[in-house]
Amino acid sequence: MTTAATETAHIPVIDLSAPGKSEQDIAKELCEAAIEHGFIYIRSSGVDVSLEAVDRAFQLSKELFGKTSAEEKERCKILKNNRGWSGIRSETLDPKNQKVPSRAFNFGEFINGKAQQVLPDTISPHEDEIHNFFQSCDALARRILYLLGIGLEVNPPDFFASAHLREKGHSGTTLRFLHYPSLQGLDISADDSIRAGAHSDYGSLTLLFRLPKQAGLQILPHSSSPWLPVPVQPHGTLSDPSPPILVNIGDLLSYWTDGLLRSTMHRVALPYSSSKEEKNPVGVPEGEGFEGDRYSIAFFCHPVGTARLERVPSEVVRRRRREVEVGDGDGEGEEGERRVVTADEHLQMRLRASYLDLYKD
Ligand SMILES: O=C(O)CCC(=O)C(=O)O
Ligand SMILES: [Fe+2]
Repeated sequence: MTTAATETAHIPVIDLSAPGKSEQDIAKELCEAAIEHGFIYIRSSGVDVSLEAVDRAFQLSKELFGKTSAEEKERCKILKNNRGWSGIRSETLDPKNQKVPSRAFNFGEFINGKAQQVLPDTISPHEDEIHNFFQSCDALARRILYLLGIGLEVNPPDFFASAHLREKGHSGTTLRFLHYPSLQGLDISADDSIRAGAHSDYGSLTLLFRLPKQAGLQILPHSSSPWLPVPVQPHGTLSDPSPPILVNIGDLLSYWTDGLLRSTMHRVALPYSSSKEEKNPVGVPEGEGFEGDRYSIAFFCHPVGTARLERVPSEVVRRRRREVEVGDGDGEGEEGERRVVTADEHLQMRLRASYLDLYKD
């Protein structure tokens, strides 16, 4: 008897340095993927973020989670500025009943190469390397933002990228090391299957780095579809020197574009049915599993805090809004009012909802 292959998310793989392809072509491909899926694999060529830098970041993450003492963790615990140690998405988990707590460490923006937070002794000697990694992630995110501006025919095309220029002021941009400890020896049931609860990301773009064979990430492509696993190394990338960087659209790009760019729900879960309404367990991509500790690194890119989240001046977005309005008949109109918030106001709303404990007084 043959078993059916696991169904996985159909996310396009895009090479930003593909020979023979124009910037325009690449921009269109990126936009189509961002509209349809909200997730895009960026082939790892080492041009934007060097492969050595990614390896090194994972090594530092392993040091951090493996060797930091309880006192150090307390000294660096997460504050209202969203920097430091925390549980992952603890708002959607039940910390008392959670057998496998997942952990994260958030680095906020650096100033003149210096972290603006207390770093544990395990990694403070490596501040320079972490800062350089942060900078290359930021540069790649801005390159993608610029291409999305071209693909959406935004006027000017650097509308998104320039809202992220660091010289314009501080932002909520965060580099996050994540650790999901090994499940070995634990009696795990379907009730413990969620390792990071379902959410969409709050920034504009997220870059996610994962390690080969480490399963867990799932997306909900549409509200009526089942959860689907997102392979670390999708078809056609197995012989690449490193897994592709997974990029996803966050809430701010979705808001800026009236929902045209999709901020897709995702979570990290074990392959069990996690709730009564989910009848079919989500599969595991071929070659991946849940042995050992799982590590991932997320770079959440945010615009400067003062950036106003008004509708982007884009022909593509305007055309699409007209189509929806004609279809619905009850749209709010071309120039319909909507309250403009700043990136900072939006971030504060989301942080309050995420870290209830920090904001309880
Ligand atoms: O660990 C992962 O694969 C994803 C984590 C994530 O989605 C997040 O921290 O926002
Ligand atoms: Fe996320």
